Amino acid sequence: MSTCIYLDNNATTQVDPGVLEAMLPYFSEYYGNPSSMHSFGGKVGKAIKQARAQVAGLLGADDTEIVFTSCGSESNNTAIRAALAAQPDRRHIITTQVEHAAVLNVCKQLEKQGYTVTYLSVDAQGQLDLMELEAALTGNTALVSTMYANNETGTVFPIEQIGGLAKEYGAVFHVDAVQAVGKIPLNLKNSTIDLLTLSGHKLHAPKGVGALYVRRGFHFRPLLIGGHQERGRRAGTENVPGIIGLGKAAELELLHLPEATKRESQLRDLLETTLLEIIPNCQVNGDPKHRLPNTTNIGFKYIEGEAILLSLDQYGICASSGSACTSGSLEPSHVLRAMGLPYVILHGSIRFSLSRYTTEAEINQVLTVMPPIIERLRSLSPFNSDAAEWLQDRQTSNQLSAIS
Ligand SMILES: Cc1ncc(COP(=O)(O)O)c(C=O)c1O
Ligand code: FES
Repeated sequence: MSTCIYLDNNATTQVDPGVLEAMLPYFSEYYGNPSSMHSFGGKVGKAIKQARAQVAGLLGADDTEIVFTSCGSESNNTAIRAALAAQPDRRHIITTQVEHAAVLNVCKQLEKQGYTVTYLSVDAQGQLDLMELEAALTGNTALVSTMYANNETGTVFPIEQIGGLAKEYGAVFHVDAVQAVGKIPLNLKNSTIDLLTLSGHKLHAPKGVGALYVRRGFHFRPLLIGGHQERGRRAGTENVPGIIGLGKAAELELLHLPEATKRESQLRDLLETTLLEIIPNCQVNGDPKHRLPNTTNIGFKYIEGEAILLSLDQYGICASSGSACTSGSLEPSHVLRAMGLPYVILHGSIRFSLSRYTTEAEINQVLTVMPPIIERLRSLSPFNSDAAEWLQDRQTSNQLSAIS
């Protein structure tokens, strides 16, 4: 179906045809308002109820614990504000240096409003140090907010251990699971998680719909205030087709999860191990033991990630830069920087992220075109020696110390 080899599924995913089919009638014949008293609207309300059950099913949660939102970013904003409102006397937040902007930038704003924020560091594999977390926790900590899995490297955090520590100090535990839902089996029944974010477009539902899991009994305060939709937890007439699509996508993820995870990790490993074998001077960025099954982030020394992406694009292959230039800035990725990777790796890193639609033929095509691309770019690069690498590392550390 796709006209390109799409290996950028952590950025967004193709809408599953079954999801689209489920949504279509809610754009046309079933246009009623789910809050209306008449049965025409009631029918739509019932469909939303079913979608809520489908999303709850994927998370091992109760239907009443699911609040539909417009995206992962809204869920993150809502969760953080709700956690702070639940414990107004506490003024400290703990998060990590490698979060998505929808957590980091909220925290930065909260710092301006008088909160203290600890940004936990990560090691060279992008992994947290639980001792650092424990040392940061105090009776003043209102919230611990960490991602489940990193969008750039796929590194998976030890969520229940983090949550266990947060609970010891009475802090609310929020997890941005946008990259984990549908890729890792979840069961929130006996979890330490109070609030969990997910986003539709990362799991073969459309863009513009997300959800927030709110643990039963959590003293929740809404971000959007107005009508009584979502049982007063998120005002605004529902994005009905989006919600129906998210429900169907959740049902399909649950169905496909065991087999898709196995297939994707096999294809990912084929891609990764072969690239490492046939191309000199490259390395995997991330935690090889605790990683999403669909993601590999590889640093190719001495060249720019963007140059690789542009070359791949000419072959109709979509990947993305692990060097954050996606944002349009020329700053290297904050995630890879937090991992302390050297300049030559930081700048030459790219991410391949697979989905259940990825085929072996597509991976083989990538394996065919990558070696000549890398060879050509390296032959043009002024930094293709260890001496240049040493110089670059020195320059970067000077620049970084000048900034901090
Ligand atoms: C880890 C993580 N959190 C949050 C988001 C934001 O989700 P949305 O695009 O639905 O706002 C993303 C999307 O890139 C993500 O990868
Ligand atoms: S790869 Fe973006 S600045 Fe180097």
